[in-house]
Order: sequence, then C-alpha cells, then structure tokens
Amino acid sequence: MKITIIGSGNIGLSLANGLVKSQLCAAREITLTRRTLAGLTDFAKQGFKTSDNNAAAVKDADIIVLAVLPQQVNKVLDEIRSSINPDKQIFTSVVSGVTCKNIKEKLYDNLQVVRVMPNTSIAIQQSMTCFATDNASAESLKIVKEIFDTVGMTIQINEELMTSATALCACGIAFFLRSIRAASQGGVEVGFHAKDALMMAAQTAKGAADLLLQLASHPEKEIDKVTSPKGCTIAGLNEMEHNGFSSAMIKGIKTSAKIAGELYTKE
Ligand SMILES: NC(=O)C1=CN([C@@H]2O[C@H](COP(=O)(O)OP(=O)(O)OC[C@H]3O[C@@H](n4cnc5c(N)ncnc54)[C@H](OP(=O)(O)O)[C@@H]3O)[C@@H](O)[C@H]2O)C=CC1
Ligand SMILES: O=C(O)[C@@H]1CCC=N1
Repeated sequence: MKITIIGSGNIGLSLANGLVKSQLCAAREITLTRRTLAGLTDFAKQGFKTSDNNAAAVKDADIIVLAVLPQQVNKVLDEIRSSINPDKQIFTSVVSGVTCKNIKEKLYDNLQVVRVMPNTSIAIQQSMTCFATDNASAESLKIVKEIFDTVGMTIQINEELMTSATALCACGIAFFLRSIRAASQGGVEVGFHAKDALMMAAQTAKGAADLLLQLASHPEKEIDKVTSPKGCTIAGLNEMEHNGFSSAMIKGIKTSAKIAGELYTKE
C-alpha cells in the first residue's frame, strides 16, 4: 500500500512515524511532501520518499493524506486535481474544518473522501482517531480504519461532529499536557525536583486514564475511591473546583470546537 502525505508538518510526520513503528508500511512506501524539502532530510535518510511536488507525489498513491493547514488547502487541491484518480484512490484529510463536500467540490464528485482526526500521540501508536465520510464505500472505510487502528484507537462518527472531535481529542492532547504540567508545578511547590515531579505527574495521569479505559469505569467512581472522608484529596479537589477547574476545561473545549469550525474559508 502506497501512502502519500501532503503537508508533512507536526501531524503528518507523527502519522508517518506511527505507521512505520506499527509496521503497517515500510518507510519506502510513504511519500512525504512539503515546500521546504530541507525539513524532511532526516526522514529521507530513514528511507521515506520526499518531494516538493504534490502533483507528482499523489499520482501513484493508493491512499492520500492531506495534512496542510486549512488556509493552505485550496492551493494544494488546485495543484493536485489533474493527478488524482477518483476511481482508484482513497482521499483522506486531517484538516480541521474542511468537509468531505469541500474537498469533492474542489476535486471530483465521485472521489471517496474520508475525514480523519487523529492527535499527535499517533507517533507512539496512542492516538484517539475519529473518522467520518459521506460517500466512501464500506470497503474503503475498512482500509482507512485498519490504517488508523494500527496507530491507536479509532471511532467512526457523524461528520457534523468532526469539529467537536477536533476539540476533544486533537486539541485535547494539549489540554491534558497542560494539566500534567500544572500538576508537576504543584509537585515542585510541595518538594520535588522538576524532573521527578514531571515523571510522577505523567505516570499518575496515565494510571488515571488506564483506570477508565481498562476497567471501563467512570471518573467519579474512581474518585470516590481516592477521597477518604475528611481527607486531603477532597480538600484539594474542592479547592480546584472552587477555582473553576472543570469549568475551565469545558469552556476551553467549547471554544476550540467553535474555532475549529471557522478555520477554513472556501475562497
Ligand atoms: N497538530 C495537530 O495535533 C493536529 C493537526 N491537525 C490538522 O493537520 C493540519 C496540519 O497541522 P500541523 O501539522 O499542526 O501544521 P504544520 O504547519 O506543522 O504542518 C503543515 C505542513 O504543511 C506543509 N505545507 C504547507 N503548504 C504546503 C504545500 N503547498 N505543499 C506541501 N506542503 C505544504 C508545511 O511545510 P512547508 O511550509 O515546508 O511547505 C508544513 O510542514 C491542520 O489542518 C490541522 O488542522 C489535525 C489533527 C491534529
Ligand atoms: O490547533 C489546531 O488548529 C490543530 C487542529 C487540532 C490540533 N491542532
């Protein structure tokens, strides 16, 4: 299977790394494009094909992954249109705010388009990846799901929820990282060196996430087990809530979802 990633920046390269680590593809089967080829030198050394010619790079691909910024999409789609084979290729896009319809309007009506929303932990095969389509066949969806299953968990959703998925899962990586950093800063205040505090906070966060995923449990059920009556956990937790902890996360996710829907303009 030949995959071409158009726009090999943060998410495009995370995906490329994840696919090779998962052994789904060899590096030589993945073509990476960007305008500044010098930025791909390390990847070329690892065996990836690299190119600054999008039109040539999509020609032989079975699967195309569009991973440029929303404001760069129109120019790229104009560039590749004549090299796309709508009968043979599957076109996926990780671009926030760009619908399957937007892409088909610029390329071909009958092109199978799948919108995919991974996050940067795709590089270590831990992504939460949401995908949606309005025209891809069950067979094509199966292929796309298989690709992204190798680099984390996947869920198919309705396309109208894609911007919400962007906020919760793709932006979400940053939200949880900031929470871990905040916890580690608290850890330093109560006596640990920064490096130790960060490792301790990260492993604690991982344990909390795994309690939910592995036990299919609910956060409040697990919180009830930690909060001893009159204890220190409930005291700290309530102090955080008085300062707007849950409210801040909810408001941030709502803001990100709104902005995600406004990132692309057709013209
Ligand atoms: N970062 C993330 O966590 C996630 C991002 N996304 C989406 O992925 C997309 C990319 O985001 P991100 O990786 O953060 O952004 P980056 O800016 O890191 O990556 C975009 C890449 O596109 C390249 N590029 C720009 N124009 C062209 C062009 N004409 N031809 C080929 N390559 C081009 C840029 O390189 P150069 O300038 O050298 O051409 C750059 O490397 C966005 O649409 C975003 O919404 C989705 C999920 C998660
Ligand atoms: O910040 C952004 O716009 C992109 C989309 C989701 C994650 N990063």
